[in-house]
Order: sequence, then structure tokens, then C-alpha cells
Amino acid sequence: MSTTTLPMPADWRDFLALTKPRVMTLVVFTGLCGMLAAPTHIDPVLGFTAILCIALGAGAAGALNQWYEADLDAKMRRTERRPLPAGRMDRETALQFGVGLSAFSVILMGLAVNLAAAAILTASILFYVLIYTVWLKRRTPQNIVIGGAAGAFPPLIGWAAATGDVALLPVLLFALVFLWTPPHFWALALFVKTDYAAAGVPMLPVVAGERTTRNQIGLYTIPMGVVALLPWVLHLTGAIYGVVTLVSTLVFAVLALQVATRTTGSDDTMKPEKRLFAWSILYLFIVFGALVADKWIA
Ligand code: HEM
Ligand SMILES: CC(C)=CCC/C(C)=C/CC/C(C)=C/COP(=O)(O)OP(=O)(O)O
Repeated sequence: MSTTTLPMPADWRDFLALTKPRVMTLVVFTGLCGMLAAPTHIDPVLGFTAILCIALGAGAAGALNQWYEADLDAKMRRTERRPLPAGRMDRETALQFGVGLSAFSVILMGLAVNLAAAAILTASILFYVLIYTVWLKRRTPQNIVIGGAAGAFPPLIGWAAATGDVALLPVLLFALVFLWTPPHFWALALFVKTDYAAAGVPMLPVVAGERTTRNQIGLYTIPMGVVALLPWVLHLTGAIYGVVTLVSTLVFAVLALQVATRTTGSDDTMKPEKRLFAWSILYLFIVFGALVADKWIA
């Protein structure tokens, strides 16, 4: 626990920043789409409660991540202004906030929605905090491949909230986000490589080099594209999903190929890598949006 005087007291903006709200919008969106794609129509109040629990649980996990790695965040330009490294909040407060919010989200999900959704929410929080943040992040460049499973759970949580169960379609959605995570993150890691090197985090471009990272981005894009199309191929979704996903995946593949086949100099602006990272985010919004549109419009 820190006993030093803090330069500024934390306010609500700092608590909000602890929850990594921008990243969590997509996490919550995939959870919502998983819920809306389920065959059972959930009561709107229960549905809203389930989404709230996913948002609070994901935010809590983000807070615990920042509690654990304040030392790393202090060493990177991208993260040095977060509440803990900037000295606006002490670690104890972040820990209490993260633990309290985790418990609240899981208990509310279990009491108001169902136990299956509460159990998967618990697994995703534990996966992100313990498996990714505490265990793997500082040890291996495979950290995001294995730890990335945490961010793939929300569609399963949403589906389980509506049905009390899991099925093939949400498992495919889990696999899609799981296989999407490496190209998403490694595209970004290529252009913030020096940050990770400075903090001593063994991300792939830092330990295995750019060439290997580019090859791996290309390699993961293939099974990701196949899994994205499987719901359509297996007739679990219709033509709206199929066509939108096919086109978006082809765009993804072209951008990934550009990144995979490049070599860069020290003054490179990394435009293709930034483009792929930006498209990766839009891609999940589009594909999950198409999944719901397909079910509700068709
Ligand atoms: C282990 C897996 C992942 C890692 C290491 C990772 C890492 C990152 C990092 C470092 C950023 C930079 C922006 C920031 O500092 O906020 C970012 C942005 C983002 N990530 Fe990921 N990510 C992962 C998985 C996911 C998942 C599963 C989702 C959602 C389904 C997601 C959604 C986003 C979004 C929406 C942004 C843009 C945020 C913004 O606009 O600032 N990420 N990611
Ligand atoms: C429902 C639920 C609990 C979901 C979990 C949310 C989750 C795992 C989101 C994706 C992971 C994420 C934000 C990684 C950021 O990496 P990092 O932590 O290494 O990024 P940083 O360098 O910005 O701290």
C-alpha cells in the first residue's frame, strides 16, 4: 500500500479510466450481440442487467489489471498518464474498486440472470487478471494468444444469459475473437514496439522480431477468416451475415497480407500496420452487427 501523499485526489474520471472504457465498448458489444443472436428472447430488464454485469465485470478486470501493472504502465508513453502511474490514485483504492466491482457484477449476474452466465463472467475476469496479467504477460510472447481467450468470452456470456446454456454458434464466436486477437494486437505491437521494449514486456516484435510477427499476423488471419465464415457455411446464420462477413474478411486479409509482406526502415510511418489495427476493431463491430441484423431483419 502506498503511504505517499498523492498530488491530486482521484475523481470519477480516474475511476472510469481504470475500467478501460474504450476497449470495453467492443467487449460489451460482442456480449450484447451474443445475447441478441440467441434463439431465446430474454426479458429486456434481465437483458439490460446482463449487459450491465458484463460491462461492470470487464471494467473491474481492467481496474485489477492496472492495479497489478502500475509499474509497467509508468514505463510506457501510451499508459504513463493512467491514474496509478500518474499518482492520482493509490494502488489500494484500485484494488478495492476492482475486487468490489468484480464481486458485485458476478453476484448480480448469478442472482438476477443465471448461474451459467455468472460462471463464464467469473472465468473471463480470472482469465484476464490471473492468466494474462499476472502469469503470462511478463513471461512469454504467447501471452496474448493464450490470455486473449479472456476477451473472447463475452459472446458466450451474452448467449448464456439468454438461454442458460452454450451452443455451437457462440462457441464459434468465441473462436473468432480468440483467433482475431493476435492480428489485432500484433499489428499494434509493431508500431508501439519501443514502448514494450522499454517496459521489458516480452511482446512478439520485441523478442522474436518484426519478421516473425508479420508472418504470425498473416498466419492467424487464415483460421480467423475460416472461423468467421463457418456460422454461414454451417447454416447457423443467413446471407446477410455471410455476405457482410465475406467482404469484411477479404478486406482484413488484404490488409494483413500488406503487413505480412512488408519490411520497414527506422523512419517508417507504419501506415499499413495502423490501418490493420483500426480495421480489426471495425471488423468485429461489423461482423457482430451483421450477426444480429441477419437474425432480426432476415
Ligand atoms: C490479450 C488481448 C488483447 C490485447 C493485449 C489488446 C491490446 C490493446 C491495446 C494495447 C490497445 C491500445 C489502446 C489502449 O491503450 O486503450 C487496444 C485497443 C483496443 N482494443 Fe484490444 N487488446 C486485446 C483484446 C481485445 C479484445 C478481445 C477486444 C474486444 C473484443 C479489444 C478491443 C479493443 C478496442 C475497441 C481498442 C481501441 C480502443 C481505443 O479506441 O482507444 N481488444 N487493444
Ligand atoms: C467480460 C470480461 C471480464 C472481459 C475481459 C476484458 C478483456 C480481456 C478485454 C481485452 C483485453 C485487453 C483490454 C487487453 C489490453 O491489454 P493490456 O492489459 O496488456 O493493455 P495495456 O497495455 O493497455 O494495459
